[in-house]
Amino acid sequence: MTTEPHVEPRIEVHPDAAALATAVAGELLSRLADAQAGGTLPHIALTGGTIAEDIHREIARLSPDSDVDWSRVALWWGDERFVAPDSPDRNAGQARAAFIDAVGVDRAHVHEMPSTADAADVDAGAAAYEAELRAHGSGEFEIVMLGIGPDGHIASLFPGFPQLDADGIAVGVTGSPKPPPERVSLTFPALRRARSVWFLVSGSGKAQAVAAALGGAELHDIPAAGVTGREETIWFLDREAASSL
Ligand SMILES: O=C1O[C@H](COP(=O)(O)O)[C@@H](O)[C@H](O)[C@H]1O
Repeated sequence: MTTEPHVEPRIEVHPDAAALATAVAGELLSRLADAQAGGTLPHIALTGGTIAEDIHREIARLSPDSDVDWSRVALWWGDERFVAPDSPDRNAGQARAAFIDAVGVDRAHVHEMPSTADAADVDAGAAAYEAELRAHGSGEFEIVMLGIGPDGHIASLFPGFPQLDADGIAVGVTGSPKPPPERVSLTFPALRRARSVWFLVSGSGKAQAVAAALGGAELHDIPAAGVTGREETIWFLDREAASSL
């Protein structure tokens, strides 16, 4: 019998969303610089969502004072909306506008999930992303960042949906309860391969989901309860998101 290592999560509570965004951006820049100093080209997975956008802007602001060489960072996504490439709903488009274009990441290292221009449907999009990840070591991410929804969803893994039991690397989603309905998501097994998993949560609307996830909810009810990093799991919260703990 194999025993999974149990990684006790660390919880960091910041006064508000702005402080949370500054703290996460600073921590990310320092982790990336450390990994590069150790000879690694770090692969990280980004998330979409409101707090992620604040964090991305803080990365752009703080980056010039960091030692990160952005030509040696690889960017992936935990999930993406399956829409046109220039749709404002694209998580990748938001990240490009907020920091990727500003800091100058090497385009060859920006691994966006397929859009409707790249794949016939969500399943083909998921298969293509899975192949891309396999070509780069199957996604042994240094850090996976995850926003969470008020319903406890992470990436595009929604409560009660069949994708929660998928065992590949990426999976297509249709009928998402949160628009847009068609998406591509990494699976639980893929997310759990990360060395570090960072949950990024702001606002009172997420407080119940945070408390349930940390309180040991079942992952089919609260998907955020289903992911830990191999070496580390950190919940970056603001005071409102932590208010039900
Ligand atoms: O749809 C999504 O929602 C979550 C959370 O977004 P938020 O706006 O409530 O912060 C996000 O993590 C995920 O990447 C995204 O596709």
